[in-house]
Amino acid sequence: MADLKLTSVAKTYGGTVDVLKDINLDIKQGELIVFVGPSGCGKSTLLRMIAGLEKITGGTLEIDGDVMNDVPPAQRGIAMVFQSYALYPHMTVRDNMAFALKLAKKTPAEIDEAVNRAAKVLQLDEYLDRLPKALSGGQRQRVAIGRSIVRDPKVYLFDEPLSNLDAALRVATRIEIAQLKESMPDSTMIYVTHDQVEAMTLASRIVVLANKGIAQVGSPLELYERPENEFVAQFIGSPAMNLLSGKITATGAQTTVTLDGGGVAVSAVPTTDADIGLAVNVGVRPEDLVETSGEALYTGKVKITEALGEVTLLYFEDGVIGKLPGIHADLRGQSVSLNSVPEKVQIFHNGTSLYYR
Ligand SMILES: Nc1ncnc2c1ncn2[C@@H]1O[C@H](COP(=O)(O)OP(=O)(O)OP(=O)(O)O)[C@@H](O)[C@H]1O
Repeated sequence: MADLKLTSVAKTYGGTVDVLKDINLDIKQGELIVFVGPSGCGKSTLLRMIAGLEKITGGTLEIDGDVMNDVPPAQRGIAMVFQSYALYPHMTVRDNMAFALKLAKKTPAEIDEAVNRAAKVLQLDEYLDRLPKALSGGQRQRVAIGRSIVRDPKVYLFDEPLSNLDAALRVATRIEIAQLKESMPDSTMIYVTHDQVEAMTLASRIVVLANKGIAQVGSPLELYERPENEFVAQFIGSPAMNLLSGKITATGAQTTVTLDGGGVAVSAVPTTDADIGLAVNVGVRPEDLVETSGEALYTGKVKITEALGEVTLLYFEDGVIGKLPGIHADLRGQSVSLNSVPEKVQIFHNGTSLYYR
């Protein structure tokens, strides 16, 4: 199993179109790294460059200290699982899983052992003699994963493996992937997804890609609780973090921001006297706002409510969103005041968190 190191990795298509620039990333053996980012930011391109399916046009990719830039895909010790399972329809599950090993001229005993081991990990034992058409989508995806496990690769790459599954199956297969990772603690995995829940629940670290580079790398909770910049603050979490503009009016261990909308926010992010008067955006997540009759960070009129059962989303006229526990459909059309505890209030200046100065 393997460590990966990307140093100043770049991708330019046709010599002119920059897709990725200066990507620096150290991935340790046993990590499950998730790439997220807006559509078209280069997640799949980066994964495909690691796999060797796309040429690296700048920088270096090392696996266990060996530069891999010009090593063909088959010799990188990598297995890739795609969103379309691409199983051979005329072959049984067993033969699908054995195919690469037969090509690699493994003995029948070795093949049997590897296929049986993978089938056990993926709970596919009872399906080994079926054709793919007699399997559910989730089972097919497990066979696709099984095909990579039998090869015992150094690194597993997953390109949105669950995106073709319906909602319930996605949840079930996501949990299976988490269990699979637990059963193979030394394997290194890189996973591309659009799905926030997959990213938050599976990742040991998330890499947020944006504007051709890395916006932040960190554990799911680091990204959620301490986003380095407004982009990550709004990209991680749903609905997105609210941003309210204002000026710093008191500094110290806690910081007071007088907001342009009239409210006052107190943040646990420390500042100094030099910050008095600084124009900032205060960031607070919808779920961290609570109703108050006292000092408020925000007061506004509720335009729409969405009662989801365990929570109600409040959409205010000026775009602010609140998420209150319980059912509050009666707040529609009402003026509501909201506040938050200082620990949950972020402060950004020119898009960057003051916490990381
Ligand atoms: N062969 C190519 N020539 C030129 N540009 C390309 C080529 N392949 C991809 N691109 C561009 O590279 C960018 C990154 O594409 P990529 O598929 O890696 O994004 P992504 O983040 O995986 O997107 P999505 O989330 O929509 O799947 C896109 O803007 C895309 O248009």
